[in-house]
Amino acid sequence: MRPHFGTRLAAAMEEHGPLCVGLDPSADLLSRWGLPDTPDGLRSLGEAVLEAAEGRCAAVKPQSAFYERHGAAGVAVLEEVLAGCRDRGLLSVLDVKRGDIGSTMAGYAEAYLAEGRPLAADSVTLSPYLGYGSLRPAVELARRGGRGVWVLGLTSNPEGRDVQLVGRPSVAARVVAEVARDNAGLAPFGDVGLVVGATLGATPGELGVDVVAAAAPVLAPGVGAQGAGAADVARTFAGMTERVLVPVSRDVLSAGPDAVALRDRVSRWSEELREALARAR
Ligand SMILES: O=c1ccn([C@@H]2O[C@H](COP(=O)(O)O)[C@@H](O)[C@H]2O)c(=O)[nH]1
Repeated sequence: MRPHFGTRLAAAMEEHGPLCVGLDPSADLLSRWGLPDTPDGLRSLGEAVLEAAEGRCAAVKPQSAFYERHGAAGVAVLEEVLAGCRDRGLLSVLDVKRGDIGSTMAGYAEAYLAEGRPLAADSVTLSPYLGYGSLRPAVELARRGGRGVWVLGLTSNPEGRDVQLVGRPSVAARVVAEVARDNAGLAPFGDVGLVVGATLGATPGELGVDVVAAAAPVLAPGVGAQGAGAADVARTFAGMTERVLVPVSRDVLSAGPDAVALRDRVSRWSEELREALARAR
């Protein structure tokens, strides 16, 4: 039986640092790499990125949208990417942001979190806007299999605040309180993570959202192309930096297709983030 996801993630970050390489093979990126915008193009890019990521970061986050563009053939490549992560000892964060009524959520949970399913990942992103309770089938299935979920809390895009910071306590604060209940008693942190952008310009606490108390690992997008840097991550998550996993996609991928340049970019972000977060402890 696998240990719970928080333990697995903590071990991966201890060994490889907080970087999570993002895999967002957009048409634009494939063209910059001189690759066709086809399933074969997705496959070549994915193999090169996994090669560069292996042993240099804790996790890889494929963005499902860019694979789904190609229908069944694109999704088949996504399955290969997830298998490649398993083979190379990289934790996978499948970014699909699923959320639905409980009965349908059970179907999504089986697709992404059940042992042996072609799209099974180590962890998956979920949207709580049908109510946090509707995510229960995914939280439970993930937990039984040593996998994790990442629930949208305070997203990195500026529009997110119009929904997430409404009310007192805010929508985000209520979601985080539910996550805290699910993570109670789990150490070093829980298996229900939170997505909190590195672009907030404030700590979550300053926005009235107590992420520290939720014992949740934090997936902190917004670094690189969206404008945040390692110092922003350290400032935003001061006091909980040991649980922050930082996905960087476009900025890493823009270093390719040259394999050495790609590896160097992964190593540079890895060191920069590791040092900045260690300083903020
Ligand atoms: O709040 C969120 C949640 C998810 N994302 C996703 O992360 C990557 C970011 O890509 P970059 O190139 O590193 O900006 C992308 O897949 C988003 O869908 C996010 O940006 N913000």
